[in-house]
Amino acid sequence: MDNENGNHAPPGPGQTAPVITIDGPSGSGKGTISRLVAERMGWHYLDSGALYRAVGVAAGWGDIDLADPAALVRCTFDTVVEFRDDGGELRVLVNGTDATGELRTETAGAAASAIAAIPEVREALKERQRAFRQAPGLVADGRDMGTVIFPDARAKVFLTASAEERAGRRYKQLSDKGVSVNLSGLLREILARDARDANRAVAPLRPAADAVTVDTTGLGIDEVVGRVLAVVAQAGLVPEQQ
Ligand SMILES: Nc1ncnc2c1ncn2[C@@H]1O[C@H](COP(=O)(O)OP(=O)(O)OP(=O)(O)O)[C@@H](O)[C@H]1O
Ligand SMILES: Nc1ccn([C@H]2C[C@H](O)[C@@H](COP(=O)(O)O)O2)c(=O)n1
Repeated sequence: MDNENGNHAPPGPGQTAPVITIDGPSGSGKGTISRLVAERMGWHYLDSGALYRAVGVAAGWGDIDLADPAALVRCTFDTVVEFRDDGGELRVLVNGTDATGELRTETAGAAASAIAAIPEVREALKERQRAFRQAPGLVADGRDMGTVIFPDARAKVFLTASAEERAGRRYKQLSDKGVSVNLSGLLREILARDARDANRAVAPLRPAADAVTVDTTGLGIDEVVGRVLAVVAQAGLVPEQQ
């Protein structure tokens, strides 16, 4: 199978299991929507951003300079990431330590975004991501799921929303957790992350040529799930729970 980077990947175990990819910028709702779609399908779920965030967190723990690509590549190979289902809640262990909360911080997101621009880091994480492709199927969320990691996915969605709406969602998410935040600061962070993710040389954030773009500005979560499930149905995939 040739992907958009021109690499030739031989078929591996589980590679025939169907995949739905949900890519998009920060705060577009990829994680929320992917989890709900995976639940409806009765399929596995991959939060690919968590892998990049885990490397960012491990680099922080090891005092590794984000401007030292060689050390970051070594850190990527050395970092063990485990996903655990804790009564329906996904927990992420980094080198054996539960880092679920730390992974969701803006510091971890910004570190992940910087690290994700290093081609060798992306290469090192490729097979780890593809290993999630198991029967009965996989819903994968990220930036390059439809373009690079699973170019043969059965259904591809690109979720988007205005930067202002995404900043507003993040504001609410953090305020609900009791974190004191500033809306204009969040908007600046979102715009900076969009620019870094979309302008990097390798696997930039962009819709796959065969992706359906869903603009979620002004849409509620249930409405977005409905639209994504319509794309999934159009691809001939049937949810487990109707
Ligand atoms: N359509 C929607 N309407 C309102 N709020 C939404 C919608 N989709 C997601 N949210 C909320 O927005 C916040 C961010 O969503 P989520 O974490 O799923 O985004 P994301 O794209 O995965 O972000 P990131 O890439 O930074 O991890 C969450 O609090 C979520 O509940
Ligand atoms: N497939 C992916 C997933 C994530 N990244 C990078 C870029 C993001 O800014 C950062 C954090 O991701 P998030 O948890 O916000 O989805 O990780 C990427 O380059 N490719």
